[in-house]
Amino acid sequence: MNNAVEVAKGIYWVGVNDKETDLFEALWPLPRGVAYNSYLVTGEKVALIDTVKAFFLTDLVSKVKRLLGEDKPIDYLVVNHMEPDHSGSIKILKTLYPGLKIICNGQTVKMLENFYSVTDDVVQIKDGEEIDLGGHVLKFFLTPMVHWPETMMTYDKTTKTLFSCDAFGGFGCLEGGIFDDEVDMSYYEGEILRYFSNIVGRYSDQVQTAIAKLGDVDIKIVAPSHGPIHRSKPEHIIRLYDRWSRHETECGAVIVYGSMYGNTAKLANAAARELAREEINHIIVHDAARDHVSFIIRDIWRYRGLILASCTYNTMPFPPMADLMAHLENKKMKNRLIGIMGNYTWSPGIMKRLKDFAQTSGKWELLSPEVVIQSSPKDEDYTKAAELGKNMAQRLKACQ
Ligand SMILES: Cc1cc2nc3c(=O)[nH]c(=O)nc-3n(C[C@H](O)[C@H](O)[C@H](O)COP(=O)(O)O)c2cc1C
Repeated sequence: MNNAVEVAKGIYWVGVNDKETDLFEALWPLPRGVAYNSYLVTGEKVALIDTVKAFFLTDLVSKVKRLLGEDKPIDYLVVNHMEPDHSGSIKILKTLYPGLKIICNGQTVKMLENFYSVTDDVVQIKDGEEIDLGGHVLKFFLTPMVHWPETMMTYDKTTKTLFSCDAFGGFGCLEGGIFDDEVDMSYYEGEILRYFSNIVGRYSDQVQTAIAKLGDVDIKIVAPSHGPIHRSKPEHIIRLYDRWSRHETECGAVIVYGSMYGNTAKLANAAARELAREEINHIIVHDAARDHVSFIIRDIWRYRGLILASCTYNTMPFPPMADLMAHLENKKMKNRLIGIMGNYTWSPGIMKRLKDFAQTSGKWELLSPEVVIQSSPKDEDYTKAAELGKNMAQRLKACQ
């Protein structure tokens, strides 16, 4: 999109779409790109809320100039977050607009210096402080660790728009539609959960603190720094975030297998079949070697049940499975049911590693039986895998 889009009276989306980056944070695949949402708040003074990745600054500035005219300056830059996908253009922007004042909190000041050697015209605000632009009043809410220590949100009291930074945002470019009522939200909600679970979810306690802090704020529009702007149902995305960060789950199961020659996969499929026979309708089976870990983590965050089935590789779980387990250990997920299945040929240590993971990774409940096979599943192994599936199904039905 070439032009700014009005979000509310006097507020404009001047963000950009990035289809050049394949991996967000050099980790997370972007099948439909990602948007960096900047917003221009035009009162008597003009404030820009966050910038974009440096490569895309020209795109942002041309939108601003088309809107304001060639010569009218931006007075303030509000820095909600210092991750370079939002802060990357600060240094160049400052040379384009020499009078630009940078509004940020105490945690941000040192980061501005460390990342960009920017120390001039930095205005430090406190939690709850306001700035009157003339026609718009911006209020700042410090929300540390949603997703970095300096992260904050900015609220326009006049239009009741919350610039929520990374919270409530997700992957996917904004192509044509930029509002929740203009796009296919079933796609974007999946990508918002993938963003949350992989990037923000570890800090769920801090998300809860932020949501509580915003409890009395009248929010008409949620304008995140990635993904669609929520104007038709702002309360819906806040409620979803609240549920996800409380570790509330849906009654379904994710089964992940790591299998080189298909034997361990057969066990996984036996458990999946039994879950279906027991009328669990939400079952997702992932091949850890082929499905990207970010999609697997997203689904695990969503559903209550998880079964890990791994073959042994050089005495350890299959590498993509070990990678998934390392990610999960970092996420601090709670309130899940877990089942484990292992396959070895000569060294039986895999079950100990899977069990250690199940018992220490979070507040997860380990279901029986633990299924261990040697090389290929026999009839009694299929029976045990089905038994695990059945036990999980019964526990899932109990939580419905
Ligand atoms: C490169 C490689 C390393 C392996 N390392 C071990 C091992 O350390 N211990 C073991 O018991 N089995 C090991 N195995 C054997 C596999 O665990 C065995 O083939 C198993 O049946 C594979 O299950 P799958 O058919 O699901 O791939 C290894 C196999 C391969 C190919």
